Amino acid sequence: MGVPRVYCSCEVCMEARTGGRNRRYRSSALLSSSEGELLIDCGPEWRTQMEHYEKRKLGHVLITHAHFDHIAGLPEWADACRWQQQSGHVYAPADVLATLRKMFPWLENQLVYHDCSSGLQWGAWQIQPWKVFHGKNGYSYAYRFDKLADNIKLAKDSRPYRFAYCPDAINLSAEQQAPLFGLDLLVIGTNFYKEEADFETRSVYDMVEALELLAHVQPKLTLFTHMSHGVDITKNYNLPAGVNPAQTGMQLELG
Ligand SMILES: Nc1ccn([C@@H]2O[C@H](COP(=O)(O)O)[C@@H](O)[C@H]2O)c(=O)n1
Repeated sequence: MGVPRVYCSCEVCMEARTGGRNRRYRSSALLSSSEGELLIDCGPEWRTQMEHYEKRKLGHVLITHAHFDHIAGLPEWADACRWQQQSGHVYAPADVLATLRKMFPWLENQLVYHDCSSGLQWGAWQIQPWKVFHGKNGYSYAYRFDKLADNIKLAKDSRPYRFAYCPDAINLSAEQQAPLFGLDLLVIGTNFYKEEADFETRSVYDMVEALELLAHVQPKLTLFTHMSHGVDITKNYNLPAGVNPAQTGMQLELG
């Protein structure tokens, strides 16, 4: 979630406006591999971030679900593709693509849609979507990324890298938790440290609930993303070792 929230003058939003440590964009990640770059979600800050990183081109975007904060950058990207006389490629399960068609009927002039319901191979990565409960907002998708074994012999007892990206979920069922086992890295959304609102009104884990999930699925490393003004990054939440809030622009070597 973006911080500061325009309507809000809470301490976290005011710190974001002045000090800036709590200034956050909508969640998104860029996966670089031998196949090229794959952006995961394309929210309203897409252009700001492209400018910030001095990137002029983008070819491929993977979408978790068709909510404003994950797709609002698509029309601007499509426009850039038009001026660069290239096609952009969008990967998402069929129902997400159908919603995009209704929301932005003109985008397929420039973007090619690929249904990845049954998975997608991206360079060394096998990518698999699965449906996750998104509380009052219905459902979203999360993605699991399994690095394919290459010719380099792995050290004894080691195995190829695995991570999952799950920005918008809450109260996952046992079946929905299954792909979260055995991960090297889990990127999971937590709007608040502790959200006091009624459960029926909520849509994303808070950190307290996510920590219970982590104790169960035990990823080696966890990054919290999708943090709204319910998280004050200047505070010490005493998170366990291997659990950290994500930061804008952070980079990780995956395997
Ligand atoms: N049907 C919906 C519901 C929400 N959004 C956007 O998702 C963001 C988070 O919403 P919450 O309801 O969880 O606070 C926010 O940007 C909403 O505008 C949406 O696009 N479609």
